[in-house]
Amino acid sequence: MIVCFDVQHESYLITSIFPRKKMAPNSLFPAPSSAQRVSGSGDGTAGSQRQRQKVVLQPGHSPLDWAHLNNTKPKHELRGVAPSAPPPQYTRVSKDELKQHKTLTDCWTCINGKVFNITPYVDFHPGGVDEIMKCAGRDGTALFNKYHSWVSADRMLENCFVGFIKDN
Ligand code: HEM
Repeated sequence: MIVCFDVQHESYLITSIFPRKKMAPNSLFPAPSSAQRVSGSGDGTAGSQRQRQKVVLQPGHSPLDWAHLNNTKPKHELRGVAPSAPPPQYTRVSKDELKQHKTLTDCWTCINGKVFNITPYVDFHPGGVDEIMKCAGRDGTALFNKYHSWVSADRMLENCFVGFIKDN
């Protein structure tokens, strides 16, 4: 590396003495083995990792639309409870009650001990309706973590929090 002081502009110029690596004209970018590729190989076949299952969401159902809905819709409506219902931290949900809510129009799931009303969210789910409905009316923690342990259900569904699951 060469460092020169440019008197005219009163700044330092940093020049690399290493020649820039030129890419062959027909080389692929990102490289076939790069993590920037959706599949692990460049030939369209599945790599060693599971291929991502992207679904086409209906117009108005992007993650930004979900954020907007959360900022505008009354919270009790997202929870699916009466405005006078006790706050979620005081509500306990039995496993039998959880099982009652397993349809597209009335759907609850439990993630890490917290029960969420996912009815308003299912159409916004980037992994698709069929996938998220696999956790309808039951504990979805294992499935949730299998597909995206990096996603925060607490944040995504914070206004849909119904209450804590009862131990028995
Ligand atoms: C119940 C609450 C759930 C929430 C809040 C949720 C949220 C999300 C979010 C935010 C993404 C996008 C992740 C990303 O692009 O990085 C996603 C993708 C996905 N979800 Fe879920 N999800 C839930 C449940 C489930 C369940 C139960 C399944 C499977 C049975 C599932 C399967 C998937 C799949 C396959 C994808 C696509 C993954 C990919 O892009 O590689 N999700 N979900």
